Amino acid sequence: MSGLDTISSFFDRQLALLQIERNAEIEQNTLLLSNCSHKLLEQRGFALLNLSVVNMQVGMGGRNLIELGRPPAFSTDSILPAHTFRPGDLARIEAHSGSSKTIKNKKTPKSATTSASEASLEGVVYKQIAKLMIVNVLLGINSPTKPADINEMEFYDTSLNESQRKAVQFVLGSKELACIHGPPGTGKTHTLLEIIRQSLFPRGSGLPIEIVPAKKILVCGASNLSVDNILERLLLPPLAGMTQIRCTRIGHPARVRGSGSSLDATLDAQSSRSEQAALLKDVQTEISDSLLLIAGKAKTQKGRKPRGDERRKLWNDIKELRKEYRKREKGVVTSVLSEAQVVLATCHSAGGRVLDNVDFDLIIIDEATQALEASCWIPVVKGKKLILAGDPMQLPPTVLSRDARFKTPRNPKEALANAKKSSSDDLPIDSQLTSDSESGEDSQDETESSRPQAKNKVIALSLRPSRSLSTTLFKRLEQMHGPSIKRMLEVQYRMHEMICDFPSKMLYSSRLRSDKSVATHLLKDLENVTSDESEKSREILGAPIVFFDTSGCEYFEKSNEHEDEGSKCNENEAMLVKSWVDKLVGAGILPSQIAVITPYQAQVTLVSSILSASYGVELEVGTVDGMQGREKEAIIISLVRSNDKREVGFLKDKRRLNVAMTRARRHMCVIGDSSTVQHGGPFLKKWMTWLEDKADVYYGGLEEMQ
Ligand SMILES: Nc1ncnc2c1ncn2[C@@H]1O[C@H](COP(=O)(O)OP(=O)(O)OP(=O)(O)O)[C@@H](O)[C@H]1O
Repeated sequence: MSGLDTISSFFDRQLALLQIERNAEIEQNTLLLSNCSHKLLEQRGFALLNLSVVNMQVGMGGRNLIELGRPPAFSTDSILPAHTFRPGDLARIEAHSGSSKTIKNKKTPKSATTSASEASLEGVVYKQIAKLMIVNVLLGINSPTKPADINEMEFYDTSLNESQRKAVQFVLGSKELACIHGPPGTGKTHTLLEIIRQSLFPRGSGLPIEIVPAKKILVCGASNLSVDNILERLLLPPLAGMTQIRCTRIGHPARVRGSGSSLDATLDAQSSRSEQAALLKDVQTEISDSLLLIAGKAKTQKGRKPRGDERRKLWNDIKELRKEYRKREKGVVTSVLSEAQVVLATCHSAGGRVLDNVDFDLIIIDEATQALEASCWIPVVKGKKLILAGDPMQLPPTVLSRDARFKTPRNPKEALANAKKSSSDDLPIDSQLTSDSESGEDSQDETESSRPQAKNKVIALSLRPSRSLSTTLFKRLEQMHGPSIKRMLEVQYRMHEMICDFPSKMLYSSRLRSDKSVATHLLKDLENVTSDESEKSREILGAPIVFFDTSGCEYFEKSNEHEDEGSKCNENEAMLVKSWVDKLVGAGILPSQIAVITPYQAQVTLVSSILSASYGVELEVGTVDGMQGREKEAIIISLVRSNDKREVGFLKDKRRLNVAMTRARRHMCVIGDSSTVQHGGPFLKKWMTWLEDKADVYYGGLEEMQ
C-alpha cells in the first residue's frame, strides 16, 4: 500500500468506528427513553419531572427563551434532583399530565432556547438558574439536599489533616450550602484554599456526576483583612498539578493590604493594564482638554476663551464624552471580570455596581460568624452555592444598638413598654457593645426556635426571626437545619496542649486536638531564647499556664467614669501585668512576642500608659475583641473585675473568654480575682477551678513579685 492509501484507510477506519459508536449511543439512549419509566429516567439524571413554565422571553438572535421551574403545586421540593443537564445540551420538553417534563435528547433543565413542534419542544439548554435553591434553603423553605458521597479525591495540598480533608469533600459534595466550623488555629484558610482549587478543578477518580467544576467563585469576608489573607495565599506559586488561579480583588486599593502582587490583583490595577484602558485614557484626555478650554486655561482655535454657543457646545461635548467614558469603563470592567476565576471582596463591597449582573457558581464567606446576616445576603444572591466558614464559639459581630436583643411583644402594650424601656436604659458603654448576651450561656436561644426542622416543611415551620442582630447566618442555619450542614476542623496548630485543654473540653466537645508540632512547645523552645537562664527564668519559660490569683488582696476595680462611662480598670492588676512582662522580657522573650489583653478599654488605656515607656508599640495591649483572629507566643490576660458585689459584667460571655484563652501559642498568664470571677456563672467557675488545678498558681500580692 502506498503512503497515501495507508493514511486514507486510517481515516476511513476512524470514521467507521465513530459511526458505530454513535449508533450504539443512539441505540442505548432510545432504549433508555422508551423502556424506562419517567421516574427512573429522572433517577438516572436524564429527565426532570413536574416542571412548569416560569417565564418566557426572547433571547439572543430572536430565539425563544423558556424558563422552567418546579412550582410548589407540583412538588414539595422546588430544588431539582441531581441531573446531567448542562448548558449547550440538546433537550426536549414534553407535556406530561398537566405539567411538563424535560428529557435529555439526550438532555434539559431550566431555561432552554427552543424550536417548536406540536407535541413537544426541542431546544438547547441555555443556563441553570440555581440561585433560588440557596435562597430557599437559607429561608428554611427547603432542607439542604443530602451531600454526594466523595471518597476518592486527590488533594492538591497533601499536608491537609484528616478533618480538613473531610471538610473539603463534604463541601464539594454539598449542593446548596455547607458550613465549616474552624475553632482557633485549625487552618480554616488552608482548607478554604483547597476548596477553591477543587471547586475549579475537581481532582479524583469516580467523582459523582453532581460535581460540576465551578467557573467563577466569589470569596468574601467580614473584613478586608480576611479577604486579603486569602488573596495573598492564592497568589503564591501554585501547588503541583495546579495552574495559577486568576484572581481579581474588588475594593478601594487603599484598603487592600499585603504585597505588591495583592495590589496588582485589584480591579483598578487590572483595568488599567487591559487593552481597552488606552481607549479609556483617550476619552479622559479629551474631557480634561475641554475642561481646560472652558476654564480659560487653554486657548481655542480662535485664540480666546470660549463664549456663548461655543461654550455650550463644549459642555455638551463633555457630557457626551463622560457618557462614552462610563460605557467604555463598564466594558473594561466586564472584560477584566470575565477573565477572573476568583473574585474577592468584603461582603459589603460585593454589593457594588461592578458586580451587578455577575453570576457566580460558588460563594465563600470567610469569618461568617463575625458578619451580620444582612451583609452576608449581599453576596449570597449572586451565587448558586454557599460555603460559610467561621467559629460560632468566638465573638459575633459587635452590635451597637441598645435594644440589641429583641423580645417578641405579646401585644401592642408590651411593644410600647419595650420601646420605652430600651430608650431609658442607661447601660455602661462596655455592655452596650454587646455581643449578644451578657451571660453567653444562652447562645442556644438566639433565634426564637432552635429545633432542627423536619424535611421539606414550609416557611412558617422553620424560619424564625432572630432576636438579635448578632445572631449570625452561620448560627441561624445551624439551628434551623441541624449539625449535618457543617463539618468541624479538629486539629489546631497554635496552642500548647495544656492551653487548648479547657476550651476544647468546654466548647468543642473535647474534639479540638493539638497537632504534635505545637502540643508541647514552650517559650524556652523559641530560637531567640538562650539556654543559660537563671532557675527563675527557666521556671517562667517552662510554664504553659500561670495564674495570679488576687483573691483576698483587695485589688478592687475602679470605674473610669470621666473617660469612658462605665468602663473598668484595675490599677494593681496593671502593676502585676507590668511585673510579669518585665520577667518575661528579662528571661529573653521579645516584646513583640507578647500581648496583653483585657475585656475593658479603660484597662487597655491604663496598661498601655504603664508599658509604653519601656516597650513602645512593639508590645501590643488591646481588648479581647480586638485580638480575635490573632495570636502571640505569650499572652497576659487581665480580668479586671474585683468587687464585693461579685459582679463580673460582660466578662461572662463565654465566647469572649474563649477568644481570650485561645490567643496564646506557648504561654498564657491569667491575672484576676477568683473570689469575684467565679461567681460569673458556671463557665467562669469551671475555668477558675481548672486554673487552680492546671496552672502554676501564684498568690497575686504585689510584694511577692519583687
Ligand atoms: N494541615 C496543616 N498542616 C500544617 N500546618 C497547618 C495545617 N493547616 C493549618 N496549618 C497551620 O495552622 C496555622 C493556622 O492556619 P490558617 O491561617 O489557615 O488558619 P485559620 O483557621 O484561618 O486561622 P485563625 O484561627 O486565625 O482563624 C498556620 O500557621 C498554618 O500554616
